[in-house]
Amino acid sequence: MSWVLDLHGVTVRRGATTILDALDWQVADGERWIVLGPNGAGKTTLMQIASARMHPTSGTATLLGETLGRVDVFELRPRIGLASAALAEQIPGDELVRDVVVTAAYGVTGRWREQYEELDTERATELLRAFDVDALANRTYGTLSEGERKRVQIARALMTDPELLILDEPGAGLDLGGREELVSALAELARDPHSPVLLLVTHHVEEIPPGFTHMLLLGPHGAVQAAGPLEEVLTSQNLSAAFGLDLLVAHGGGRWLARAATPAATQGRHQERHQERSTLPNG
Ligand SMILES: Nc1ncnc2c1ncn2[C@@H]1O[C@H](COP(=O)(O)OP(=O)(O)OP(=O)(O)O)[C@@H](O)[C@H]1O
Repeated sequence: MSWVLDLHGVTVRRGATTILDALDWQVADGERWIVLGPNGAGKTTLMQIASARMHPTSGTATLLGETLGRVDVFELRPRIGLASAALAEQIPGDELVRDVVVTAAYGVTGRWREQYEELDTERATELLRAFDVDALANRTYGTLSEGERKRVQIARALMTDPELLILDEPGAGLDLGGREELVSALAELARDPHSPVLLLVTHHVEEIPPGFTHMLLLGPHGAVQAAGPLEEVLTSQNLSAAFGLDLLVAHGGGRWLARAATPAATQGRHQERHQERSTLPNG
């Protein structure tokens, strides 16, 4: 089988810290993956590798048939759409929304060329419409709400018609209405058979859009807790192990919920934090 993503023994070390530890992961065409795990589990680091922005310290990462270290990443990157907080920070606030999307075709932020191909402009308009932000095309990016910005960022990431689309925490900072609008836009994307393979990073099971098929659940230090079909992986037992907390998972109407099994379940976590603080020099 030819994989869209094929990682073997992927390890990332920074100094004495192991961020990802011998991670194996395969993603096939047509799949829609959720990547979930606690703070610091290594999700963003893993997405940096999956989007050809970082090489592993050891192990092999093959993306769209090309192995990192043996390919010109500048040729590979346009085939992979990425929306992340780090990329969003590079978008100038005074850029027109239409230009934020269309400039992705040229791998730049900030309008640098006066004449864009008409086809590119048409595609940008179509994408803005698909994410219900076409009415904002002539506004500057800096004037948009967080929810509107997130949808513009996803439209931008789709501009090059990528084979793989990576969304690193698109729900962060959204209110309930913004989150639900995003979930519904992503559910539509997931349902469309012409959509690229999707990887969606989140901390919250409530943000999993209907139509997502698989989950990679990371525990501390980038260890894989479980990986596979969503309904097999997202169990109370697996989620509790990944977060070190006694959690209950519920599923209904295509959506997911999680909460502490009992009020006492979080006590161990409070105690751990208290101990950490009291061992600090001024704790
Ligand atoms: N360049 C670096 N040098 C040292 N440590 C790093 C470096 N980059 C990341 N880390 C550490 O690696 C760990 C994983 O970071 P990463 O951002 O990938 O996690 P994450 O799962 O995306 O976290 P979050 O959910 O909080 O966004 C963190 O503990 C972070 O501090």
